[in-house]
Amino acid sequence: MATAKIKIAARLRPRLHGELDDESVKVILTDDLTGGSSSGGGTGSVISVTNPRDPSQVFKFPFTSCYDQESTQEEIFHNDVQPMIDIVYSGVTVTIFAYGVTSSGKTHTMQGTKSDPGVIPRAIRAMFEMKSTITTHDVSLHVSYMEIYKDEVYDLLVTRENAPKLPVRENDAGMVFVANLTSEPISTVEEFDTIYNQATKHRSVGATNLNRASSRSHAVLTIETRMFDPVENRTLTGKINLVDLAGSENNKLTGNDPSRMAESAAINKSLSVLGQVVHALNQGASRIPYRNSKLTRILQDALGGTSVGLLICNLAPGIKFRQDTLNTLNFAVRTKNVENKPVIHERDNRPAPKPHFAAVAIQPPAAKPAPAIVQAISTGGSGTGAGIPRSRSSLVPVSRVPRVSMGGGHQPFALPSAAAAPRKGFSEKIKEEFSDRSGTLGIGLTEKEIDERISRAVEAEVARRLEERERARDQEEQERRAQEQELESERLGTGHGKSRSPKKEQSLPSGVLTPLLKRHRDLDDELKSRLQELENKFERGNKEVQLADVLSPVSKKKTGRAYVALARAHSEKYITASLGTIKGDLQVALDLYRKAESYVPDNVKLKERIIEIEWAVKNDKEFVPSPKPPRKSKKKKSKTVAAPVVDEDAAMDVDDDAEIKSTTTRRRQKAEFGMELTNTGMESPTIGKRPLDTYEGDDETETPPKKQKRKGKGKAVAVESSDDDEWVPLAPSKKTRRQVEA
Ligand SMILES: Nc1ncnc2c1ncn2[C@@H]1O[C@H](COP(=O)(O)OP(=O)(O)OP(=O)(O)O)[C@@H](O)[C@H]1O
Repeated sequence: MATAKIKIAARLRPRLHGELDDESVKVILTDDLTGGSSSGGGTGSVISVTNPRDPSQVFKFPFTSCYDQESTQEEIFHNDVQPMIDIVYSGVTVTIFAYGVTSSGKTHTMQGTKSDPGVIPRAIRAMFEMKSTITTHDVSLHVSYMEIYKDEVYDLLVTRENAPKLPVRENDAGMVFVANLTSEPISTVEEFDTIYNQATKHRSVGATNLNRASSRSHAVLTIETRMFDPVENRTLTGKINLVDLAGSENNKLTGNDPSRMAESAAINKSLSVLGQVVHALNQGASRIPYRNSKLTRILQDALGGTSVGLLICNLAPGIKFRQDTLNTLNFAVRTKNVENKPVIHERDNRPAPKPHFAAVAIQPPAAKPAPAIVQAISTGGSGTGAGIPRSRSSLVPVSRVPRVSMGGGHQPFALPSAAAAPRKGFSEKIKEEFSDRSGTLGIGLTEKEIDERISRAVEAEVARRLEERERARDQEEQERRAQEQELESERLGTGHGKSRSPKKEQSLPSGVLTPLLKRHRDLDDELKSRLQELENKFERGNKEVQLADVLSPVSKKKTGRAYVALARAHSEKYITASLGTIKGDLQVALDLYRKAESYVPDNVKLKERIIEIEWAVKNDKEFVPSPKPPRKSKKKKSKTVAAPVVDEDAAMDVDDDAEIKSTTTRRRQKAEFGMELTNTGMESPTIGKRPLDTYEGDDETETPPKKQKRKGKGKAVAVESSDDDEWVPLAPSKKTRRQVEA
């Protein structure tokens, strides 16, 4: 964002009656330096101060605007204040403050007298003059006036008795304001004069040894211009704050009584904080102590904020004030390095369009930077220094025709006839600043480029949302299908063999494993993750066969076993009592068996099972799993733990003979994956690892394999696996073996 430094003007007042003028403070004008004829306010002029301790030493303070004792109110106004009025009408806030030791001429400069009006009355007149030239906008002026007395804010537009202390607040945009401050509309200069003269009487003034009418408070007069454009339905709001600060006081000189001393302490404290704020800004400090006084809080926008600033340093002549003069000048030197970031305050009164998601990120800020101001402030008056006339021209090309600045389709003010002249209006300059040679809009982009960016952003956002919706739809579809499966299973379980949908897919329904996995808490982690992985693989395209091709034999067996476990669960009408609502689904079971088959394609028993279930599904028959074997007592179980297993599914999970390790028992060698003849529904009781397909709570009294082993006191040799990583199958029963052989 463009920045604008606070402009400094220094004014040395004339010697007052009875004052000794030892010429220790002097204004060296440019014409004196160059041999010209300027007598004040010239660019490159210098304030020189003789060192009080060493008269041979002279300190020089160069400022762009220096006014000597002969300077007039008109010169100051014309050179430094008038350009600010132009800026105000461009929708920017301007703050002009008079600073200096007590009796240095601040009030004289700002307020002046009836016969010699100062900045305030002149500024008001200029503003009304400018207002009268504007025909395309409805312009209204409002005045507010406050004082900060002993660090409290009072409204000067209400009588003192009715003036409560006003709170200083901050709005959402971070702008500080005084709550409940009166803002009076003014339509003529006379109206303003009446209000202002009345309000000035409310201001706290007291007599001191140095000033018969010394300001005991800081006064802030604000004139706000509201420019409504009926065509564009926009309002441009400019503001000028005219601040007459109370003067720093040396109580030895002022001879203050205790009551004055309290005022003086408050004045000095607030001015001290002002100095700290300026110092902090110069140092680039992370924390600026604005909040340490009401004065700095209220001037926050003028100090490192968004307004354009002019500091008028008032200096008193004579050795008596030399130290104060040096302090003032040092403050001025620090202040001139403070950078503000002026913005144009423009409000669009049209009803806000529904914000578009893609436009949010590229919405322009509410307040727009005013780059031309920077140029105006930084280049204004900083000429070569040669032959600078005493009455310089305005920093900003003075145009009585304000124009609403900014590109982006804003209608400028219409050019009124004569006043326009060939000069460019200030707002025109702003527009130029915003538009560089390539016709860009200040942010380095042409309108076309901005449009393109918007289009791209919209397209990307639409694509993203479509994708999101697509994903959500898929998810819903999966859930719906899973639910359907469940319902269908339920229906089949109770529906007496009603026909299945002929469209039933042959593949495993997407997402079907997920709920199972959630419920089968007894599956070991490895298998769970394997199933999850398979689930994911399935989602990606049902590539089990290919996957099986790349798996190691052991992995194949494990994966096959996992599928068989789940398939068996679904082949039952109700999976287990403990699982409550889970119903078996024959179609799902069939799909799972087929998956298993892709990992153990040579397993005969598995093939048989698939054929059986296919038949049941095809003929709408219920698949009757083998009944569970009668529960055995613990004692008996421990003895028979290695007994032939009648759980054909467990047997079906058994590895092929060829894959059985040579060290396993004969029974194991004879066991065969898929070796089943009947569906007993009984879990494999003696698997070395916890059976995959054993559902928790099915038989709470059943002893887990390891316990069985312990209880069997080493008798359960047959169930021991020589390889923990490999699931060791049980041997089929004699009956099973016979049938297989048959
Ligand atoms: N440029 C000037 N020309 C003539 N008289 C001036 C000028 N500046 C100041 N004075 C006079 O000097 C006296 C003190 O000025 P003023 O009250 O403006 O000082 P101040 O800085 O406002 O003091 P304080 O801080 O105490 O309010 C007044 O009598 C005023 O008329």
